[in-house]
Amino acid sequence: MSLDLKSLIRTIPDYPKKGILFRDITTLIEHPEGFRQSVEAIAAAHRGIGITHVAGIEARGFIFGAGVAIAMGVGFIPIRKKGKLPGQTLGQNYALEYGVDTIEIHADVLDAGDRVLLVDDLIATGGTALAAVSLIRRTGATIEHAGFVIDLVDLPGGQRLRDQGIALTSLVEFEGH
Ligand SMILES: O=P(O)(O)OC[C@H]1O[C@H](OP(=O)(O)OP(=O)(O)O)[C@H](O)[C@@H]1O
Ligand SMILES: Nc1ncnc2[nH]cnc12
Repeated sequence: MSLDLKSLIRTIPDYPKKGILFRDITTLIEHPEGFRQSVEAIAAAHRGIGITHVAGIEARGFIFGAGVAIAMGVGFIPIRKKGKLPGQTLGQNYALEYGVDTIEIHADVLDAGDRVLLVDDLIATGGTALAAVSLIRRTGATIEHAGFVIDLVDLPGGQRLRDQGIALTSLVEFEGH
């Protein structure tokens, strides 16, 4: 039976800053069937379209992205915060809903001909996902699809991704920031 995934996500007001409604997925992943259904729903939406790799964004994107990669039978590529990957990297700065950061990908991990699905827990301003799309494209691979558990629909991330030619799948929508 299909669960109400939204009801498994906890909202914590004023974290990490006053005015932010933090959508906490720890309560979703603690629920075995909620976690399984989240991963399977993202995988199911992307079967049969030639995806060769799933890329997940540190840290919460690793939780869902690794599961989606296993469910789809493809490899997993970590996109990590600056300074964590041991090989030669490509890097991209980006603005968060609450801060600034840099993400990196291994420079030699993908080739032209690879078709990547980007997975993260949540899209808000889209800064993180757009930086990840830019990194993936700089490797020479193709990215046309992204899957999120949560879309904060009052923020512009979803539209910014679509403007980049990315088809977006999200499982739960929240209004408000
Ligand atoms: O659409 P945006 O405005 O860019 O925000 C979404 C990003 O913010 C959160 O990650 P965060 O950087 O807080 O890191 P974490 O996963 O390590 O907690 C979330 O997991 C997304 O990656
Ligand atoms: N409101 C929010 N809740 C949880 N994670 C986030 N990442 C960016 N905005 C967020």
